[in-house]
Amino acid sequence: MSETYETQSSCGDSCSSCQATCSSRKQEKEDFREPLNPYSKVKKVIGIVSGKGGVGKSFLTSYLSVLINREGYHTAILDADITGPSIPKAFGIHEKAKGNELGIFPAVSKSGIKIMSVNLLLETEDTPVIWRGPVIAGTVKQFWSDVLWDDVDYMFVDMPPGTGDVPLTVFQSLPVDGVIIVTSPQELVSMIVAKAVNMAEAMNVPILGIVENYSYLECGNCGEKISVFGTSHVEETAEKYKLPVLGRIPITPAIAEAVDAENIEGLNGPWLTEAVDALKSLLGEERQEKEDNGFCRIAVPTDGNNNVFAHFGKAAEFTLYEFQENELVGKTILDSKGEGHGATIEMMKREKINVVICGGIGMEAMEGLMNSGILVVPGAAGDADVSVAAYLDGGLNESSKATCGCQGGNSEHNEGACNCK
Ligand SMILES: Nc1ncnc2c1ncn2[C@@H]1O[C@H](COP(=O)(O)OP(=O)(O)OP(=O)(O)O)[C@@H](O)[C@H]1O
Repeated sequence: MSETYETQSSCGDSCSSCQATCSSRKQEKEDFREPLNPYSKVKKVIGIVSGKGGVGKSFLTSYLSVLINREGYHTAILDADITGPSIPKAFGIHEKAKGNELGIFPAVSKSGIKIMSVNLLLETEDTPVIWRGPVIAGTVKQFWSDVLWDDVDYMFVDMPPGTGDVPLTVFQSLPVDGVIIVTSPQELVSMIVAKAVNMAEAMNVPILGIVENYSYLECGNCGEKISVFGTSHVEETAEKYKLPVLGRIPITPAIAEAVDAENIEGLNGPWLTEAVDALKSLLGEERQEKEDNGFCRIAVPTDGNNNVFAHFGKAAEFTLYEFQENELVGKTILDSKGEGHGATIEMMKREKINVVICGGIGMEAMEGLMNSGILVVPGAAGDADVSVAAYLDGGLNESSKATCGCQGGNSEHNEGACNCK
């Protein structure tokens, strides 16, 4: 793909066929973007950048992903900080990436965040990456093109630090929808933010705002805020570039502890609400549009052969049907691992399911789903496609009867609360 832009044009639109190099020629601006893997769909790509290293960019990338994932969006992290990959460890991921002839599978965190990092490809995590710029940039491009990301609402890219050749190539290779600049409260901040702003502007990428990390230290006894790195200049800097401040993160042991314990998904801090709102608004309109267009997601526990599996909480897979205005627009398999109804309900919430059509289901699971706003239609059996079609035709109703054939009172259906006949 290529885009044209004009420099002092005076000869109309005839440059595409003309070979002359006159000064009024419309120039071809090269597009260096890599194609996304054909089996992937990524809606928004958010770059987390810093004018210099050591400001907690990787932490911000990880934690923002956790917060957006908690909002129910499909979230992924592309760790483009190839020489300092610290994202997998914060999530407790130590496995090696696997793949097939279609591409490489990302690792999946406990809460469902998809992650690709060079650490998943190295023989050991302490192997140093001593590659030159072009190899590093090539690796990032492969993370975009060769990884089977599947369906992602927000992909966060932990950009290489600084404003040199490597971050520049990464910017050129990926369709970045917006960047968040992370900084710390030193005197230098204005100059460092200026570099990041200039780079984003040169790349024509919108800047969503600035987050200040290591903003202050809060005294555990009296609550006083101590400015460890001197007075913050973030407000003035933000004002200068007409950017919003999207959060100020204190120095707190809770962060270091969560990262060291490889449990960033367990961290709870109130520091980034503005950043989350700014990110949500990027997809807000699209999501609203979908709801207005009668978008509906139906999940059915299946047995691997497209038949309804009899026990909701024990199903190893669910078939997800996506409808728009009663038209089937997608059918995929969700891996639920049969880990019990608690984990399955969490998955249904994460996948934003509107209706569950199933065979047998316990009362507790039924209540859990209904309390999450998910309609439950038990009593289905046989071919899943037929059950879904019957439901849409009004032939399968919300019912208290189910036909899983179990006798009730087993471990899945607590104390006889089972709805099964
Ligand atoms: N606000 C904070 N309070 C306490 N610890 C923090 C804070 N921010 C980051 N840390 C910790 O500092 C360490 C380094 O953070 P991180 O890996 O994000 O940044 P970095 O490698 O120094 O910088 P960059 O990613 O910009 O190169 C991590 O262990 C992280 O948990």
